[in-house]
Amino acid sequence: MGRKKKNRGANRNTRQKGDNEVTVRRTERKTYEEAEKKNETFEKYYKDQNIISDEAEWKKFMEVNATILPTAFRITGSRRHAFELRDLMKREHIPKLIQIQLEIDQKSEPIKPLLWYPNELGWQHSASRMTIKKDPIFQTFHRWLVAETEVGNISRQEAVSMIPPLLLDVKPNHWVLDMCAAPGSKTAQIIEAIHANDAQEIGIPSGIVIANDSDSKRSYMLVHQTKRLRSPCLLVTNHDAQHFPNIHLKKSSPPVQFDRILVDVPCSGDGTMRKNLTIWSNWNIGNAIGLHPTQVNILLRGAQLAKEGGRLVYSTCSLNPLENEAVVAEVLRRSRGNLILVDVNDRLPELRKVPGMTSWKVMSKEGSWVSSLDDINPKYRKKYAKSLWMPPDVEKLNLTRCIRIYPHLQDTGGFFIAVFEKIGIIKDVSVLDDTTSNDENGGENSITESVDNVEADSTTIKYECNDDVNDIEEMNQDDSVSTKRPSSTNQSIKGSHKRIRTNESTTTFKSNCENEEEKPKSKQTGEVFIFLGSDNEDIPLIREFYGLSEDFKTDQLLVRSENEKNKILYLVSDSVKQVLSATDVHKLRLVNTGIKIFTRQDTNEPVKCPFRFNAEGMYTVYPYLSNKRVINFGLKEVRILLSEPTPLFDQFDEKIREQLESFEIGCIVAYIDPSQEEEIVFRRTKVPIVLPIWRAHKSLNLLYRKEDRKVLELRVQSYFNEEK
Ligand SMILES: C[S@@+](CC[C@H](N)C(=O)[O-])C[C@H]1O[C@@H](n2cnc3c(N)ncnc32)[C@H](O)[C@@H]1O
Repeated sequence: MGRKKKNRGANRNTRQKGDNEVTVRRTERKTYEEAEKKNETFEKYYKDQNIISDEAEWKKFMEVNATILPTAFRITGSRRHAFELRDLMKREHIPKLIQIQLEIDQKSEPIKPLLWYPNELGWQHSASRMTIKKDPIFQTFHRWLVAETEVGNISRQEAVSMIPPLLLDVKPNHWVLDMCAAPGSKTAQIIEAIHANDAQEIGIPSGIVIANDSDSKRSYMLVHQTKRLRSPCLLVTNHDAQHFPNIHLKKSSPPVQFDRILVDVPCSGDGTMRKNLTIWSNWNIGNAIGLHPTQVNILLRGAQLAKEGGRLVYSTCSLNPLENEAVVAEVLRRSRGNLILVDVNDRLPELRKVPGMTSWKVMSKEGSWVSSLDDINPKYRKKYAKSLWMPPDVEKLNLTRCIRIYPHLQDTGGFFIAVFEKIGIIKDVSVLDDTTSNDENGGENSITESVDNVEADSTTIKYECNDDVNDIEEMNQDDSVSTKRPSSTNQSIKGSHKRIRTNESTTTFKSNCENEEEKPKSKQTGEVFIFLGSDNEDIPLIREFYGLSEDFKTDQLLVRSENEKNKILYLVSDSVKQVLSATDVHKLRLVNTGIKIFTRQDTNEPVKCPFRFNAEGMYTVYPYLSNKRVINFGLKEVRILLSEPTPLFDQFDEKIREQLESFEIGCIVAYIDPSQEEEIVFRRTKVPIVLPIWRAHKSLNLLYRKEDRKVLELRVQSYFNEEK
């Protein structure tokens, strides 16, 4: 959330182009409406590709493509009060917003739910920046949105980007790999699906989400984005997905195969033109041609890593058949019948889409249509994959099962999705015409380094993400468009191949973050992951003090620092522990895992147990606590807690005060069930609130960050508003 506006106002910008560094002068920042949105090559290319045959529809497509993208967001699904939040928004904000928007901004579409998104949890509005800035009702709504986003209750995400995780159909017991995950919008949705049953079931889901990205800076962004979801089932890694390593949980066991794999590849991103002006000015065919081999290789590696009967979803924010249908066709060919396209037409029935293309052409980088590789100057042939061209058996591949989404269909960005099921073992995808193999997996299930030995021109290829880092950061700013370069314009897929170090006797895993340059400043000390042993002396103390049930698995607690003994205890799920204990874990470049459950509190007061709860892990650990350190609060007490940093016991009613005094100094937990409030008659049941509090000598201290406090304040306030 830290990016400041001043960066975007800079009018000098240094751009890396091949080996030559050139300085380009940026024109004054223009709004999307003001900027010129024309690109003849783009228009000619897609017109000739016949992506839309009807003339009137083509016009509409071009027209909508040149308008600014609406803002979309999701109310996050797994959090227990998602429905409560949705209802509150519908009741308190939506009617006023619609009214105001109609009055001052008739051109824009009023805020509305995305019809195809389940349970009215996805929303979209196209109010202009002016409207949001000037109108007090919009400002209030925007502030609410930002506050809820900061604590992970709302996710800003492009509407089309919400589709792949829905079609991935993730269940709480699934092992899921998200191959190109940063900045993490779709990972967040997957995590929510893993936790979908949390409200009904006690315990940590048995599934796991491994979220990977080859760009180390972006993988830290991914950590930041997903942290808000507080899941012990998440493991973040940093690999080139083309060579994602095999993981053997035991020496003799076969490599882990995943139930679900998301392959949201780097792409040229011309589906993002409605928010990314650089696409209008820079569009060229070279990016798609250059990215195609990487896309094929990543999808193939995904296909190998999937379980038989498992599902893969391939997606791009590009309209280009060379990055879409051509990739799908090549991967189907190489999997030799062991991968099939799934017909998902009956899913999301309200979603307007068109079928995948069954015919396309290839344009050379020089701009002429070329019917085969033979038409390319032999000098440049190595830059073109054979698989760019339509295969002869294209009709048999069911490419119409792919999904294309065009901006004019429902006022979104452009997008492509293909859903696969793996129906047989994919032994060796390097067959047919490729020979080079990748040694990262010791030759096992090898894939080719590049498709058809094509040279990926990594200095010039650019890729885009529809949910880019800046996009998410802009949540806190305004809805202006991005004129930035893609944050990782070049395919930095080589990376440094540092490995984690494993110390088997103590289960210590050195993370890969030793490269000072690659690491954010705050993380410059090498991180380790050390599970607490059964003889750890702090555990019995914690169990006794809080009445922590034996069902809470303390062997899933770990520390991430060798120096500060048991300072912060993180919890991971059983499946994450299995992966961290795998025989070849040293091959994994770990970035992050675990949620904070206990922190050793520095205090001068005499305490029996210095370990306190963290807001991050509070809801996870709460079901395992006895009543020993739990106190029932009403909303009145919550208001006192929020009124100042350290309210005195005296500020509470006598009954509560007596209870507070009866606790020893240390952490306590306040349980609040708003539906039990006597003074307020709610129209709907409310979800309970659980708060970690430090009980000091004479006062209390709510152990919440500023952002969490703000949201709690809004929530409590909304209950009283509802009553009015
Ligand atoms: C389309 S974006 C992913 C967006 C992400 N799935 C989301 O929903 O937030 C593509 C990502 O792929 C990453 N990437 C590029 N080449 C890669 C590779 N060879 N292996 C893994 N990740 C790669 C980029 O760093 C970028 O973060």
